[in-house]
Amino acid sequence: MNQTNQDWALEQKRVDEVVAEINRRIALLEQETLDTKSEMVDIRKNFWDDVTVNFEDATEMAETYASMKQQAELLSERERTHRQAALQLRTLNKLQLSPYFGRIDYKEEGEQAADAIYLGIASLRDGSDENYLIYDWRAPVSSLYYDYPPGPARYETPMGMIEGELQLKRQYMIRDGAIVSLFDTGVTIGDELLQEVLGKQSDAQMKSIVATIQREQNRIIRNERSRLLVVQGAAGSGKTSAALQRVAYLLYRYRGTLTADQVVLFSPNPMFNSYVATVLPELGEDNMQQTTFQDYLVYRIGKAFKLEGPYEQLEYALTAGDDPEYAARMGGIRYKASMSYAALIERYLVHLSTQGLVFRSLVFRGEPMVDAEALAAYFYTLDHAIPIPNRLRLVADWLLEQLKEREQAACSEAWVENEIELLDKETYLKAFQSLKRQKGFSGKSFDDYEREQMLLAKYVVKERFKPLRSRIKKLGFIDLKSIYRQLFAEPAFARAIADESCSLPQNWPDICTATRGRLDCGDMAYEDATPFLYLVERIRGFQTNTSVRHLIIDEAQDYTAFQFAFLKRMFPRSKVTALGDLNQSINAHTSGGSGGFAALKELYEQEETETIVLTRSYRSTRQIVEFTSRFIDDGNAIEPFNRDGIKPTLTAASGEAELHRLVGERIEELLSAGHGTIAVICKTIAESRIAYEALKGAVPPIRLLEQETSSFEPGVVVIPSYLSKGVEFDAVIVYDGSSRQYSRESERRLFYTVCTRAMHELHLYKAAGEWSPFITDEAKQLCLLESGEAG
Ligand SMILES: Nc1ncnc2c1ncn2[C@@H]1O[C@H](COP(=O)(O)OP(=O)(O)OP(=O)(O)O)[C@@H](O)[C@H]1O
Repeated sequence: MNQTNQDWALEQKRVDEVVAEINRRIALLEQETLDTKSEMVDIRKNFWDDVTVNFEDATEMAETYASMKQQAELLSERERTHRQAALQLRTLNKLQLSPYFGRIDYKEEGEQAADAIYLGIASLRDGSDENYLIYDWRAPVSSLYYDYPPGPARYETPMGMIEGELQLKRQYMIRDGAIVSLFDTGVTIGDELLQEVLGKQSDAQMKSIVATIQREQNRIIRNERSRLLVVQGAAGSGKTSAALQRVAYLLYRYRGTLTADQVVLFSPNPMFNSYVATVLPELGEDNMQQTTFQDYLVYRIGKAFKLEGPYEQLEYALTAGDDPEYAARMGGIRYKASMSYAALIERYLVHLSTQGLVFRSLVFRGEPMVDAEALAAYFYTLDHAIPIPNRLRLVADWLLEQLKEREQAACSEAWVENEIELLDKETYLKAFQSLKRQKGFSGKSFDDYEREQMLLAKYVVKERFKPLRSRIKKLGFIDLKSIYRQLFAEPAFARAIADESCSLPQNWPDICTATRGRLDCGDMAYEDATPFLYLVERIRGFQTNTSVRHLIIDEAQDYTAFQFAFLKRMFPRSKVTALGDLNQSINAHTSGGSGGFAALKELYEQEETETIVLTRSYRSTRQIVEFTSRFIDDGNAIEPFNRDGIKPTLTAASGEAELHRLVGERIEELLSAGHGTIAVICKTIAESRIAYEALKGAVPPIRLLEQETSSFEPGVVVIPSYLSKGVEFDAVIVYDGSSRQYSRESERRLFYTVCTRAMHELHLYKAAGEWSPFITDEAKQLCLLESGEAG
């Protein structure tokens, strides 16, 4: 037996022993779970038998309450145990199939011999509970595995730095308890294993990359110091993967103080949310909160306006070039994304502090109780040094006092008597019973009748004033829509209040007209939504969320400077991890070349910020990365992971009919080659619908993915470019790669984003015209030209 075989046999023996221990634990836990379950059933069944129920007097009631509480606590304690056992069982069942994926032999300075440390998705101790059979990949010592080749190596623990020597670094692939492959490796974690993982067909769910985390990705995962961590990474460099591993790491590292609901992931769309939703559970962790920025906006202001979403805005930017208002709108989109606009709003707030807040009259039964002018007058009599939200609270208190007086007066008004007549029986009864509890009430005397009427009147008045009271408490007497609109009422107004930090754009008058037009129709453009909400919050008092500790912002290149500033203010105690790729900026506000992470970084001190750049691309084959990196300026910096595949193809059809035939045939070929996820990517939703209609008869199971699509499933799909952001497919078909669709500079990044979604195969088509100018002659050399000419 040679060395490797001998090692293999020894390693398999160890795997068998560990699996045996895991099985023993599983059996124990299963028994325990059964016992707890039957105890829970018993407690539920006998709940009332074990509770001494006696309501005779206060002491008895207190005892009854205490005994109920005790039973309930017992039950919830059992439920907790049961839940924890179920989680543990889930992890053990995973470990049983593949107990670990790596090993390091590490000799700590001052120790005689090296320790063998085995890494898996969770820790496991031996029967004596003294030795670790498996170390969790997130344990401090495990970082050695990701960070060092054999040789001197150090790692940080909460107690300080440990120095030593890494003597062996070994990788395993263990399936169903059997070692399938085993190799010793250097600094990068096994190209072999990565080849194997990356060469697989994708499915509808993102996978955890725990066994093959790369050194630079580990820096992202284990970063604890920065308040702001910015990750600029090439397409497919593992930004999202690293972010999710990072959450799992943080939940482990801060177990006991950090819970999954204190971490929020902002995703680009609901479909992406579903795509990444299984990674944490796969690692044995609860999922974090997942949302989209748009969902948040809808939640906050969706009731007041017809709110435009980012994709509708983008569709406009991509398709409405002929609209006479296009230039004004695009100028507005860019300006309203900027910190200059945030500065203008600050100036506006200064102005509002002394004049200009618009109020709404409070109306009761069709008549003004306090009119808007009186409200404004009262507000501005209050000390101007008091912040606006505090002054509004004072106005609310003042109004509530007035309401009280008005209520008292109303009790003897005629309409109240009429409404008493209309009260239902139950209300009468309630009033009667409440009076009966009062001294000297018999319900028979004339006086009693008066008291009853009075009580009912109070009841009626209170009910009728309820909505008004609640409106006052919610500060519903300020007219926020009009306040925002006022900023655009006259172009000269903003000029008058602006200072040098606000730099108004040249076409400000046009922006004003367009914004007013929309607002007057009850529409809120996407570019106005965050600024409007910011203004609202500043006026009413910021509703911050202090419980969230980590914000993960994926596809961060598509956020505006304004949105970042808003998020920072919203989540003041949260650390931020922002991941993005400037080459994939596709939102309308970045079309002028602005954007980037500079604005985000300006919000934080330099010493609390770290930036990590990822240049290695894992998703696509070398051939695809080499081709796509020609589209962008700094493409040379992207380093493909060396995985071979076929060259991208360029197919020029002679017209629409041939295009659809050829695309249909390609899909059939890809399906028979075993590709499970195939996307026909179009530029816009309109183009996607055309493609879908044309293909749905020819290609049997094909789906059209639209904005509302909330789950990502395998199969053949037609999808608009911007929705494909962040996800990946085994094969991508670009429906129209001609200059008709992708030629403006602003479309370069969109084209790049689309093409970089492909893992194994990329096929570009056109039915007419020239190829997109982004496919340079040099890039064409890297393709297979199909169906005759391709130029
Ligand atoms: N260390 C790794 N080991 C195994 N697979 C990896 C690793 N890093 C990345 N990948 C794989 O590469 C692909 C791309 O990763 P991911 O989607 O996280 O990249 P991204 O940088 O967010 O991409 P994009 O910006 O293009 O959306 C995924 O299939 C992921 O599983």
